[in-house]
Amino acid sequence: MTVKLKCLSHTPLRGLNDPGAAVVAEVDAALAKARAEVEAFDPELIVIFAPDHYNGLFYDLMPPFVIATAAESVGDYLTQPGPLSVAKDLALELTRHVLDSDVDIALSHRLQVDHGCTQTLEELTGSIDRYPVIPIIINSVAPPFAPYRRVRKLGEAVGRFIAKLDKRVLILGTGGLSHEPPVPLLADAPEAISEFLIAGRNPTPEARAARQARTIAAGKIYGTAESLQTPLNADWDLAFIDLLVQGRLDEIDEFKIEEISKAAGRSAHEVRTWVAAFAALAATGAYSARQDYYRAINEWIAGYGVVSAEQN
Ligand SMILES: O=C(O)/C=C/c1cccc(O)c1O
Ligand SMILES: [Fe+2]
Repeated sequence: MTVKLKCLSHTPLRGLNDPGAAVVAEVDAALAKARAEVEAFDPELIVIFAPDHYNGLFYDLMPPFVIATAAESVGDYLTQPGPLSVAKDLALELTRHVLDSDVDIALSHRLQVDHGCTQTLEELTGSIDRYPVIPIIINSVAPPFAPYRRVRKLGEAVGRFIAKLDKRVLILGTGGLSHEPPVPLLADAPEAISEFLIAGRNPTPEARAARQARTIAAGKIYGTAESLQTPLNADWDLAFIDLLVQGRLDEIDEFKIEEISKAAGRSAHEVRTWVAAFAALAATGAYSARQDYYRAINEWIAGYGVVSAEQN
């Protein structure tokens, strides 16, 4: 087994509400470098930890963690629609292994996934179906959340499974860092919104377009006095990246959900995918990690970071 890791932010506003050309070029360069490294590694399996944003998972049955044996991209924002190349049998084996490790996880034989999963696959591999993949969705957007220590345990269980495979495995985490897009909350939501959050699967093209327009409008004022959303927090982001790079994963067990929401925005919890990814890598042996890129980008509603790691 050889393992590499990449964790990066995603943003559906890429191409829809871009910052200045110099920043776009910087991010393009960071992504091109990451893509070249993935190409050279030529993974035989990708394990991707990703969030969902009320596209595949709703409060009619909201699981803390899900493994998919089959997954279809809904093609939200500018992402590619269609099926992912899910490694079905391995995904099922992994599910058994995680359950045997005392971590409860749901299983889906037909999961819809969104930009939270597919944008990173596209950016790092050129498409959503280039390599066999196991999608693992970690609820990071729809409270209440499982504690961070459970996310670390999930990652460790997945890592012990990967360690037994005779394969080149790329572990991905996607989302974060600090940010708060206008994703509604179920608590105190008006009837129409709560109906969407509970059972809003397969929205009409008009509903999807309206959602996209709302996100673009939020991006246009994000970080200004006009915006009601919690702003980006570069200090929080860089401290979190340092913690991962320095291998201080045990500190994550003390992370407090409400404190993170206040300091870094409600969607900062997408870093749960990074936590699981690093815990998985750490379970395969000692690692070295580096920060490849960071910038707080208001137009994209993203504390935007790229971090890489590999076994020593
Ligand atoms: O779910 C949506 O419609 C928007 C999600 C979003 C917006 C901005 C930054 C992100 O990382 C997002 O996931
Ligand atoms: Fe997201």
